[in-house]
Amino acid sequence: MSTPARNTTLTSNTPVGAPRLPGAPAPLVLPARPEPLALHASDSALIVVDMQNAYASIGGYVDSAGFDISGAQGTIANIARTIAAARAAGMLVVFLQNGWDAAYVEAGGPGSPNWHKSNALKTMRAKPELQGKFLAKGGWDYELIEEMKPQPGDIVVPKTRYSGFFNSTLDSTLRARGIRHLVFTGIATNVCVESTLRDAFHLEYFAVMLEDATHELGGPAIQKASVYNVETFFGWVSTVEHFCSTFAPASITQPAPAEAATV
Ligand SMILES: NC(=O)N/C=C\C(=O)O
Repeated sequence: MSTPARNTTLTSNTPVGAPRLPGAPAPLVLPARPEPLALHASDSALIVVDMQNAYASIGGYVDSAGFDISGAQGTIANIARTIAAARAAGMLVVFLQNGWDAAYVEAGGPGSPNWHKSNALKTMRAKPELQGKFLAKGGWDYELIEEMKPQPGDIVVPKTRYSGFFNSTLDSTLRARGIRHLVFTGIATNVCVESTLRDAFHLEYFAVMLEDATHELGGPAIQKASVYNVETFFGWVSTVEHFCSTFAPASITQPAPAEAATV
């Protein structure tokens, strides 16, 4: 698939972002496409979408349902680096956690499109021996992965559908803290990340996705399409390197050294 054309006449180098109160300190400028973003750590939140065993671990739901998650490891390392930078900068870190009660009442029955479209529910119906295993609160699949354990000051927002804003406390949690800019990471780029980011746009947040801190379900062409959608219609696109160098000292956010080779 060729890369969709970018309309360069619609881009600019002038930073954009939420309006600031008179006298507010100058914001930091995050390099991004199609424009740089002007923001403060204090009016921004890092949103970590669904970094659960279901989406990022071998043996979890998406792996069991036949999706390729071989690229997830690099994404995990990049998100961990981003989280460290956000915490060092005093930026709120919000973990979204997708799933339902153990009896799957929150998943909806046959009257809900979710019952028909959720590949977790479909896989469990097709393989009854897996019933109860995927995305059920209290189970391993639902848990955030080891590398993404919340720390004091972070917030965890449970959700039951792809968008983190649907039927959740996310919007009120952010508004109560004066948050106007959202930095998106997580899995999957084209499903829960993009769904939440689209809703963020409609709720008047300035949303930026760190493209190398997200991972798609469906292959590289899908990642490209989602990045194009965000950059062109719903928000901005940046990278982990830009985020870390904008918000945190290098010593905190250097990539982990490669493991010593075993000989
Ligand atoms: N977290 C996600 O993007 N989820 C995608 C699919 C699903 O939950 O079935």
